[in-house]
Amino acid sequence: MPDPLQPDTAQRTLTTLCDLADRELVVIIGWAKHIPGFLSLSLADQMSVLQSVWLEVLVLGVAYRSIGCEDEVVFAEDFVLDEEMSRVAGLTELNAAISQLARRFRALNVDREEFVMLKAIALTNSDSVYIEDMDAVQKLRDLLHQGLLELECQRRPDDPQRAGRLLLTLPLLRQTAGRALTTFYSIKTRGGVPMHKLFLEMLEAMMD
Ligand SMILES: CC(=O)c1ccc(Oc2ccc(O)c(C(C)(C)C)c2)cc1
Repeated sequence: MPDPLQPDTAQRTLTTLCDLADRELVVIIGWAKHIPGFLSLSLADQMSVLQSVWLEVLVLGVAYRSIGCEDEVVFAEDFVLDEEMSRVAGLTELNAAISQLARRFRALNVDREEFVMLKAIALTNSDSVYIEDMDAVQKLRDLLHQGLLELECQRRPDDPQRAGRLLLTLPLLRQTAGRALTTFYSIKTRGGVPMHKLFLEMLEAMMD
């Protein structure tokens, strides 16, 4: 929750959001280790993968949480930004992009199992030039892709195109993460919003 001692300003909103993003970053690093095969990658490749797609994984989570809200972005259950709050915080474009992704998920009626599979696939869908063993990452991606196909085959045998339709949301996910990166970088350049060390390191890694 925002710091009640700070005046209700754009800076307080952005400071709260930066704290949240930093905490989410710690969570997804821990979560990635539970994906079957991720720890089999070299430590260097684990870092390269995470440094290149962490923003997509965060965006996917916020878009999924926002599925039930027409024009609001659910950053957390107790921190929802409507259009006015987004405007005040200078996040109109970013939140409009996240809402567009949420609409795609709503139209597909994406459920929790599909969301988790998509998140794992997004994590392994890295195109980082720093990955040393791309075959190993590709094998992990193929394994998770097969997992999604089997999930849909068991649950929706009458809809053979569903897995493909879910995967076709990944280009919009990458585009939205790029929009987030631009937003973060302009806020960082403007200054005045405290950012945590890990968040800054991961932000810098994406700019490499
Ligand atoms: C550095 C900075 O200026 C910044 C501004 C807004 C912000 O809000 C967010 C909070 C959680 C979160 O998951 C996301 C994304 C979904 C966009 C990753 C954004 C985070 C950082």
